[in-house]
Amino acid sequence: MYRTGIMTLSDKGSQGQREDKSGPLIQTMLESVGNYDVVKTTILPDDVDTIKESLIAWVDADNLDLILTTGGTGFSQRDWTPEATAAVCDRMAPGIPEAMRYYSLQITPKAMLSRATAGIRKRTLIINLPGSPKAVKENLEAILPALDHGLEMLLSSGSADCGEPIK
Ligand SMILES: Nc1ncnc2c1ncn2[C@@H]1O[C@H](COP(=O)(O)OP(=O)(O)OP(=O)(O)O)[C@@H](O)[C@H]1O
Ligand SMILES: Nc1nc2c(c(=O)[nH]1)N[C@H]1C(S)=C(S)[C@@H](COP(=O)(O)O)O[C@H]1N2
Repeated sequence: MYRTGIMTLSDKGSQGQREDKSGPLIQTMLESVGNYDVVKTTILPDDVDTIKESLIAWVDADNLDLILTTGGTGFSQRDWTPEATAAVCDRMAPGIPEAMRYYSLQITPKAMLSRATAGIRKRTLIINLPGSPKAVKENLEAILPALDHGLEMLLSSGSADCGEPIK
């Protein structure tokens, strides 16, 4: 089971002005796959320092395997999730957002407006998803088929076998 955290980044959500539907949707989708154990969830405002501090704590103190963020990837003045993520990562994983946008652009041209990124801090994979529940579903759907193999590589001491067929 991959120890997973879900971080919702939304000014309205953090102030109780809107029900967070995206965080719970991520949890439901992951739990339906079976090998993800959601051990941490939070709703935070779109504040870059708060996001950085929380990501660092979930990696360095809580040793999560996977962190999924939702929200704050667009162009508005308060959208800084990708910058906070890149600032705390040791290595970036550009193929993950490339796959999300490739898949999503076949659904809506607005997919190009997500600046979502992904990267690795220590032994934790951090992935940004956009904010709306629709975007969460479509972006997560795009990456789930390869996600467990990525985590297997990240967490194994040797090399994971890339020849296994994707489930
Ligand atoms: N966590 C969420 N739960 C439910 N709906 C959301 C969530 N995040 C975004 N949405 C939906 O997607 C739309 C666009 O998201 P966006 O991130 O631009 O939200 P916002 O309301 O402008 O700002 P913020 O969520 O940061 O306060 C929102 O108007 C809302 O309908
Ligand atoms: N698959 C998919 N990706 C999507 C969308 C969507 O509806 N479906 N919405 C886009 C829109 S409208 C925006 S503004 C960006 C950024 O969203 P965020 O600011 O809520 O993170 O994600 C984009 N990615």
